[in-house]
Amino acid sequence: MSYHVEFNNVSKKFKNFEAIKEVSFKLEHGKTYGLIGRNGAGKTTLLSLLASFQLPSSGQISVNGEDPFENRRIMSEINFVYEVDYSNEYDTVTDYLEATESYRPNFDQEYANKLVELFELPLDKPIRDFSTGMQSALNIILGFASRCPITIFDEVYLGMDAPSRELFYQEVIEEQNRNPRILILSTHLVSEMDYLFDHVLILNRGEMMIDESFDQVIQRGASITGDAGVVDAFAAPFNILNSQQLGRTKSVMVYGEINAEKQIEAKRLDLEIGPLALQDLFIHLTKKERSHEA
Ligand SMILES: Nc1ncnc2c1ncn2[C@@H]1O[C@H](COP(=O)(O)OP(=O)(O)OP(=O)(O)O)[C@@H](O)[C@H]1O
Repeated sequence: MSYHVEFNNVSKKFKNFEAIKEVSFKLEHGKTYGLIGRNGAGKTTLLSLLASFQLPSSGQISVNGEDPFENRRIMSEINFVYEVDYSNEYDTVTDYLEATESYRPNFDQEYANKLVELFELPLDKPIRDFSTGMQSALNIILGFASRCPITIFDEVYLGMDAPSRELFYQEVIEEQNRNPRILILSTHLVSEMDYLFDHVLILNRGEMMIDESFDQVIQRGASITGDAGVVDAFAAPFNILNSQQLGRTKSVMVYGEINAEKQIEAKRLDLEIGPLALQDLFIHLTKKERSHEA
């Protein structure tokens, strides 16, 4: 069954502090969403509202047209995967996966076992004795194998080393092909993960700053590469986000549209125009907001 989600003017207040401010957006079946925001932007709060861990202060959340809060059927279809404290978990992986199967209706035990092998988790150790990265891998296995139509990974990959994160990214692509669902990846590892996103949500100080497809987002600017002097002159009218130079070759990341006329000029000047890096846009947009307030 395919799921869709709608947030309509959702706010969340903690005493006098408004962590989420009148946020509206939609999530569609089969898409992988990158939820990006600086520390404290409100990512976990937003996701916990979707997972019905808490109620919004105002606004409406709907999952397939229904309010998910205390709705057992819908809640069993949403899997909010976050860093779990396993310090009292004496079970082994095998026992733990069996227990999970009993309350997740779509749980695929065979797939879970394959992932346990892929991430090389020990079968005989109690989970409390796992390393941080091994516990993160277990969370990821539970997230994938539960096959919930709405799966949320909230920064669960931070404890994993680079080769394990790479396995995770591969699995995101393969599993979205095999069993498409709404998949939300909340992350700070923007440059490493951006290729996984179909759609980008940038949350800044509780407000939804960007809600666009990945392709739309990276059209907001460009990278310009070529001879340093020529690049400097060409990029001068633009807002420069980042620049790198190696010998005479310079590459700058600019914010703003390179129109058809500029594209022709770039070609004539032997400059290479490429897509914007999402990470540079993220840093730029969230920084700019701060300088406005200063
Ligand atoms: N239960 C709570 N009571 C009071 N303030 C809270 C509560 N939960 C979250 N906040 C505040 O809401 C803001 C957003 O927190 P949240 O954890 O959602 O941010 P985040 O984007 O997930 O951050 P990070 O990337 O650092 O994990 C923070 O200022 C935080 O202190």
